[in-house]
Amino acid sequence: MIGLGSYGYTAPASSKISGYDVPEGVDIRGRFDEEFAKILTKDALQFVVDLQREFRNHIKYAMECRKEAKRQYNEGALPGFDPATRYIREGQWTCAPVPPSVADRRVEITGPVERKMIINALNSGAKVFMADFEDALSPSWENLMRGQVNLKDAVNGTISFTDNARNRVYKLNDHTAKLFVRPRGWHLPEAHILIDGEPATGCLVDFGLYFYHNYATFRKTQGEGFGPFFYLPKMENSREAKIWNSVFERAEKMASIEKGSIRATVLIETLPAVFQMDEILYELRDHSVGLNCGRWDYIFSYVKTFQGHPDRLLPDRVQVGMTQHFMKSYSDLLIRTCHRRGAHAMGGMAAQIPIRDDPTANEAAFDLVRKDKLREVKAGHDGTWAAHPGLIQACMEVFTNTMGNSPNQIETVKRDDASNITEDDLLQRPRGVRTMEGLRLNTRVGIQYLAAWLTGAGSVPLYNLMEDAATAEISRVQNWQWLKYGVELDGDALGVRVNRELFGRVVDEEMARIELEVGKEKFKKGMYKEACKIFTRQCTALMLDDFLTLDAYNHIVIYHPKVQSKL
Ligand SMILES: CC(=O)SCCNC(=O)CCNC(=O)[C@H](O)C(C)(C)COP(=O)(O)OP(=O)(O)OC[C@H]1O[C@@H](n2cnc3c(N)ncnc32)[C@H](O)[C@@H]1OP(=O)(O)O
Ligand SMILES: O=CC(=O)O
Ligand SMILES: [Mg+2]
Repeated sequence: MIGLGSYGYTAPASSKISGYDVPEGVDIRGRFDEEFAKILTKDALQFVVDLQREFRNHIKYAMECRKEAKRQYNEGALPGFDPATRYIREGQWTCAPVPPSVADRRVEITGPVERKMIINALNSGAKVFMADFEDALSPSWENLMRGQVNLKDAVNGTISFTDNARNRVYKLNDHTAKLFVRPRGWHLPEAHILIDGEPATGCLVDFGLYFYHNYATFRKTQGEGFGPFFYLPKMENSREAKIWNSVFERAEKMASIEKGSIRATVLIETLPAVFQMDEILYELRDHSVGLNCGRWDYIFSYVKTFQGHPDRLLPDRVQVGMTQHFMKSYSDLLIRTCHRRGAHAMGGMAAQIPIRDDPTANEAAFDLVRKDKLREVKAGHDGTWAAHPGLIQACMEVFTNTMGNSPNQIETVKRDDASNITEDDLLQRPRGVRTMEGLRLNTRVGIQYLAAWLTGAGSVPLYNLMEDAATAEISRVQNWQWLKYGVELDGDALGVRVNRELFGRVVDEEMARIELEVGKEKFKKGMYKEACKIFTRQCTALMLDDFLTLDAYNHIVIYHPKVQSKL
């Protein structure tokens, strides 16, 4: 095995040397596995190749536009509504009607595409399961390919899992949640699949392989003639939604299914995208099934967008909740926009998870989740997210108490009062204090999350909260921001400023604390030191890295030799 190498390689015409039977121009550098070969069939790969060739220049252009927007924000510009698309915002149009099979989405569970979790999630009693190749998954070759195998078995209804240690067999119930799949964001490459000498676009691999193998069965067994269903992450502009729309049309054509069969919910989880919600729905209007408040990435994006604005520093991460004015405005405007266009307005994820060994803390966590869900349903959201099967019933009760038997609130809660939400409302500075404990917690959480991610776990419980790539990003960029601008910490009235020396001390002390908490053995065997190095570099970098996982990805790419040694 070798680590990430140079991409300057041209694949031979139709070749079998990697073990996989690949179309022309494709080189697979990931490990060969008989199970993976059933996913990486020549036809399925050809579909991915066709998508890549047709859309790569559009994707490159969209990523260049992100860079240009960043340059402008860094020079002091603020994101805002685009005057050029006023006609879309003011026009009278609606999205295609909601497919009956997913009219009621009041509680959705999310989780990585891991075998046991897929079964547990589908059996959880939630209306929808969002199977995640994104925030909740560390995108190693093994995780991605096993994820595809697992999803295919899930759609076929044959998925099972045996836990030998607990002598337990997992199978699907008769009634299961409807499946949505979230591919990676546009920015992430798939380094194990080279197409015409370049890494494939991660999300086209996730989408293309899943769609190819599952569309027919899914439409029969789950979608009542519609589907498959998707969640689309981290977009910044409607031009990116337009690419997805074209990808869907291309897929529908390949499958000879009706235009508008594929449906997707777009996460509004970047600050620039909140000013593009109508435009995003408009681009996807034949394929849309709503928008979702991806609150954690949204907070991350607030810091990232304002990386050049020292007057917009975030308070401690725990204080940036949905009741902050800018967050409430975002949720209210999202509901108003979706309902005006006849689409679902989905809520987001409360980070609390059940706490098994402390009933009082557990009750407090459930109270926070209930409060968050009550706020969402009263505001007009049509559904919400839960991170753990243990939370489904509580979330369901809160939504049902308000919504009764209606499948959603699209027609009943229009929120026209939110039509006067302004750019200032959406950008208002969050309030709160910045403390030494905030800096310490960010550091402790960021390093432990990254250590887990490097060993294949993309979502983990830390200090009784769910942590994933989006929440870890907040820890990283907040530390970076505080260091960059040398913020004065509140709390002790000593005027302590965050600088490299202080941060270095915090890192050393928090690493010692992590070692104490996880134990010497686990600490030694784990990837804590590597994680610390990556996290520290990113927090102290002169220029903010766009994504934590882009740099970290280089550490999980494993190329396998093409030909087995004969020695
Ligand atoms: C910002 C965002 O993007 S949010 C969306 C992305 N993030 C996520 O999806 C996070 C989803 N949640 C999780 O990954 C998990 O709940 C974690 C990692 C936070 C905690 O998981 P665990 O430590 O396994 O929790 P715990 O030990 O309490 O699990 C109890 C059981 O519930 C299962 N479980 C926990 N969470 C989930 C889930 N989301 N889906 C399905 N099953 C789950 C466990 O597998 C376990 O099953 P078992 O009893 O059959 O062995
Ligand atoms: O993907 C969801 C988020 O909150 O980020
Ligand atoms: Mg997210």
